[in-house]
Amino acid sequence: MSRIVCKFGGSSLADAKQFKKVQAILAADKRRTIIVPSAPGKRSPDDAKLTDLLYLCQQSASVGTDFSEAFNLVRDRYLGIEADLGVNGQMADHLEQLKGKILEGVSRDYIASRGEYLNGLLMAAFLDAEFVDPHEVIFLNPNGTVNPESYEKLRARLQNESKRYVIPGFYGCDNAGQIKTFSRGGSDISGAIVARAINALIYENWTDVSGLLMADPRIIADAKPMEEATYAEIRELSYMGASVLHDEAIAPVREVGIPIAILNTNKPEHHGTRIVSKLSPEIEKNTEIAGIAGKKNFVMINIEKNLMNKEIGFAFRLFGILERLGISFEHCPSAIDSMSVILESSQLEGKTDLVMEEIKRTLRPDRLELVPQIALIAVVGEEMAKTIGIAAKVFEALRDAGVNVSLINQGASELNIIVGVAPEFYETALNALYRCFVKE
Ligand SMILES: Nc1ncnc2c1ncn2[C@@H]1O[C@H](COP(=O)(O)OP(=O)(O)O)[C@@H](O)[C@H]1O
Ligand SMILES: N[C@@H](CC(=O)OP(=O)(O)O)C(=O)O
Repeated sequence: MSRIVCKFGGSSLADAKQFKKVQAILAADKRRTIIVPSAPGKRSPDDAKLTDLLYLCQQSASVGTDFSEAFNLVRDRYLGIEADLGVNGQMADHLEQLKGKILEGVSRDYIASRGEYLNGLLMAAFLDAEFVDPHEVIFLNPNGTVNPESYEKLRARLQNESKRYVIPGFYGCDNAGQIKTFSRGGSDISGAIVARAINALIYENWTDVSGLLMADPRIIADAKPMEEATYAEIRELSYMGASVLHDEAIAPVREVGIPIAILNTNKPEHHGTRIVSKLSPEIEKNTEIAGIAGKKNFVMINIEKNLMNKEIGFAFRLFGILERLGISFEHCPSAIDSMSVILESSQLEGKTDLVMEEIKRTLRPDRLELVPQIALIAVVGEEMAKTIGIAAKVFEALRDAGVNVSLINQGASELNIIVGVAPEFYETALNALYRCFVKE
């Protein structure tokens, strides 16, 4: 029997009512035998995610402040779910141990991983499934990528096709045998790794929206759903801010052609979005693009120097500075005598002065400027490369909306056009772009 791997996000597991929806989803298709849960998420927009509370506990403890308020919220949530489900997951004991570990000062990754670990134990008890600890079967390289040995280990551990397994998301084991988490939203990656390991029929990613929408629904309330999209399109969109699926969750399944389905736990009958390598010709599309996504948290460093074009090795030295300081950048548009580097704000945390000083010292620019916040918006679609006039439409729409464009970038793949705008124009620009490509 071909098996289906189901990852359930925090929004799908926020309380016992949500666990029961999961149980019904699994019962509806017997091939759904491998479950990858996240930690409980928000029950309402102003609620807290368990992972955030755990980070808070760890951080407070590390500076010697009281973390009992946050810890009580963690405890209440797990004990509440356990009681409401009527299962015995021995949560009280596990929580006592967790408190001890926080006081002991164990690693940040270890504490954060307990969100998924405890939820996995509860889920396994509720579904009468076998619990598999990712610490024993998912190995992560120092740069956070998966060590391919994990696939063998997982295959062997999950080999019984008639069994139901629960394997928590978000973490694995590093080279030193310690718990290591992925970046935020990383349970999506765990699900993809497990799907790849067992050569799943499909990787189902269950969340709180009926598939990917053509734009962030928090900004475009009536954004249209995407019935089908390619791995490449979704990787671009998720990297640029469509937070439903982690961008690193694409590669493991893409390499072996396992389709991903984004589905809604609260509306399981909806077909959601199917992510594949090639779009099916029979699905009618009434727009040239797949979707639009963006983020506000970028900074831009502008460097100007007369005759920069004659200075061999200028870019090499600039990138050398970034490499030495362990900084990765997103884009690097250039002109004859100027060059800009766009980075995620977090990359510069605590390093801004150092980077600027190093650039001044090593490259001796005529002018050096730091733009502290810039928003990037990507218009994405495989069809764009074949269609004339996409760029014209983008810039006309932004002009008509009165948005000044500070940066333009288009990769050789022509899969996207990226524009940079001042953060105060972000929502207006996203709206204008969406409305110009998607008609009612
Ligand atoms: N293009 C998009 N399509 C759908 N949802 C999006 C998009 N961009 C951002 N989102 C947001 O992503 C949320 C789902 O992702 P996430 O909170 O990580 O879910 P989960 O808890 O299931 O992992 C949605 O509720 C929605 O607000
Ligand atoms: N709980 C982790 C991992 C995760 O993927 O969660 P979610 O599926 O709720 O996005 C986080 O909040 O980052």
